[in-house]
Amino acid sequence: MNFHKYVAAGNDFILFNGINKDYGNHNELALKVCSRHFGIGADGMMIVESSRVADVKMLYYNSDGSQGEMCGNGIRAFSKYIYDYNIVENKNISIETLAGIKYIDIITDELNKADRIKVDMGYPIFEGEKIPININKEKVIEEIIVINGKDYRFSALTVGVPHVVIFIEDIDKININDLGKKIETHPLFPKKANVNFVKVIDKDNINIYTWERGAGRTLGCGTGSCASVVIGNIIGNLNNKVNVNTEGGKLIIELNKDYKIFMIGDAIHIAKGEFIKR
Ligand SMILES: N[C@@H](CCC[C@H](N)C(=O)O)C(=O)O
Repeated sequence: MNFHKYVAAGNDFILFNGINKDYGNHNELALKVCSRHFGIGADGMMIVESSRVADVKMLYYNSDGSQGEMCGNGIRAFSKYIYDYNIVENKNISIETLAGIKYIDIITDELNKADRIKVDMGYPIFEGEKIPININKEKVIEEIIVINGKDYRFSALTVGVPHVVIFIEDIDKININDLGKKIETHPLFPKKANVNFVKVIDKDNINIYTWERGAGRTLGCGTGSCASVVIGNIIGNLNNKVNVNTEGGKLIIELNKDYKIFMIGDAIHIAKGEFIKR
């Protein structure tokens, strides 16, 4: 099984070309290839399939084998892969995901011979029942969740996948793994949630620490960066164009007036090879 491995803002992914090829049970395959000790090792796996409504279809799986509707860092890696390997031949690409069709521009920087990938992420969804969260409100902004007897102020939304955003002053004062896991699996979230701990540097710059649904602690999250900038802008912490420092790389997130989101970042090809299925 020939694979390619890409990294995008700290998230690493295994990619397979599933056009005219059957990869069997995708959930089991993701669990195997993403294993850090018994597989190739990655945060997620993606399969390229053909689409009737877009140039191609992206299927995304977390390292625990669960399927995610969308992945922000993943879609940049996916776009770079299908462009690098001529699966699509133009720089403007449409990709079908389980969270709708996304539109991508590959922007080549002639000077540095590098590509940046701009993704039209569409609109965030705020309604409680669509996130989903068991709070019946039009917007879930600055609510309180109690973990280990302590109150945390959080906001929730979906950017294709469900996200919780918590602004924090001092990252060293919280246990990201413990809090992340407890919030991800909290009964408030029937489909679980990704968790973003955000430190505001100033209105144009933030640092994000990530806990992902289905993957645990990772070095970054594209949809999480989008979610954090949207919430930061709504509550007045952030401007509408923000430099996001994840632990694994940098992204630019830009919002237009009605909160349509654009994400710009890179994706790097780091390996290719053959996975031996057992
Ligand atoms: N790392 C991703 C999000 C991947 C999906 C997520 N873990 C989920 O299942 O909700 C990103 O960059 O957006």
